[in-house]
Amino acid sequence: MAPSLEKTIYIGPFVHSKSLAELEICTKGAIGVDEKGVIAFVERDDVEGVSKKEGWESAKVVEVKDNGFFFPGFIDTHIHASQYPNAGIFGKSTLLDWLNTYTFPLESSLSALPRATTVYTRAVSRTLSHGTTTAAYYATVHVPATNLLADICLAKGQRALIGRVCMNSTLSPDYYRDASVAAAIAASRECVEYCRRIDPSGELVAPIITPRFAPSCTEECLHALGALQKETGAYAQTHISENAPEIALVNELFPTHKGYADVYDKAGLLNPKMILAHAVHLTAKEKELVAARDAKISHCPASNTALTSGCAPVRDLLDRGITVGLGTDVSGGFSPSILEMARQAIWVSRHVAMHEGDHAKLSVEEVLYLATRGGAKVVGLEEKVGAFEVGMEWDAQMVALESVPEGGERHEDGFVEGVDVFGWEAWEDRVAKWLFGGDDRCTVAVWVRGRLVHSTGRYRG
Ligand SMILES: Nc1nc2[nH]cnc2c(=O)[nH]1
Ligand SMILES: [Zn+2]
Repeated sequence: MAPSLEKTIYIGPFVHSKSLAELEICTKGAIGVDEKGVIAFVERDDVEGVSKKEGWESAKVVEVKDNGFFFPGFIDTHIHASQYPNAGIFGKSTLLDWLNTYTFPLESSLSALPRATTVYTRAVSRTLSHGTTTAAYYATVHVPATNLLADICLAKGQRALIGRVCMNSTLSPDYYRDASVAAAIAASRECVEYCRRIDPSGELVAPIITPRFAPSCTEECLHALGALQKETGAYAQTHISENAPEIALVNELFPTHKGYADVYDKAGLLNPKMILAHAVHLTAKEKELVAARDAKISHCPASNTALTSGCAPVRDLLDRGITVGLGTDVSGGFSPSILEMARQAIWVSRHVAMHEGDHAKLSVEEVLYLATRGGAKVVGLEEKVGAFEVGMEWDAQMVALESVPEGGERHEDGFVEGVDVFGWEAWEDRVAKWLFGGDDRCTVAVWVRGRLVHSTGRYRG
């Protein structure tokens, strides 16, 4: 049950995606959000008269100032909350040595609940402060710590898919591995049941079945996880085709399969509720299979660059009708910000374009779509979040940009957001300046289902 909120009218400019290619920029809007956090009306003309027209005269009013606008909350479709302490620590490693050197030791240490509490509290607070209202999380193999992540998301009010990581293969280190298929399934089932117990409606927190990736799991384990997904109706997430040595390893480990995607397909895991991270090097046939199964892809540009995994062919994936969202992939990725990922997605697309032509380039509008509506489709929430439409829930962020008045003086109270607005920019240019120059200092307030879940000193609600 959502807590009962005050009816609120959010007044000011708002920006959201209408489609992959098109943003709506409404420079004078009023969005009414009811006691359940659901958008009751979106007014684009008569902002002054809206409360009377709607019979909402006693509603609370929240106004955007400082050249700001309301924007839908970001969706992070792939993030390892357990790896947050390592964000920025990767040296010159690539995937397989990075896992052994940096990642498994850290994840294994989260068996200690005090440590897990510190890490997960910080990870959730930090992503909220960057405007992430929904996240598909990987935790670790540990059941109590994974359940703790679910508790923290629920308490802080972030929408989250909570994944207990499965890894039973002997390629996983002996200090950090599921003891058997039966143990992996029993532990995963415990986490599914726990999430469903603490949030029976699944409105905020839901479980996600999480085979780490094919090299970490035996075929039997993957099949059992496919069956568990079917039985529970839960989402699933894993990694696919991230770098060349990993793909070679999968071909070696699963020689009778027709490639990486086929390993998941044969296990019953390639389906519309599967989120595949990376998909950098899928073959044409694999892309066809992913499209045919309607599995979703999380594009993680910062991670793919940091670990020198490759440049994901996002335009090609989109042209094939595959649903794509953005993922930070902390700590393969160094940043918990989806705004940063949107920027990085643009850079990666330009590197692809340098080899394959301009068609590969992603636009500002397109990456902001991937960050919101695209991500919502990836996690199955496209009817509820990702845009401002009547009937959707108020998962939103208030963005403030600094206004520099004539004479070039800053605000007297030291407002120091990274984006200078001179006043003559067209609105689409302001949005582009936010995308390329903005950061969490611009995110002054964040709501999930109408509940204020983060705010800074700039917010006067
Ligand atoms: N980026 C990334 N790829 C993986 N493949 C298997 N595990 C991981 C992980 O933790 N991060
Ligand atoms: Zn990952």
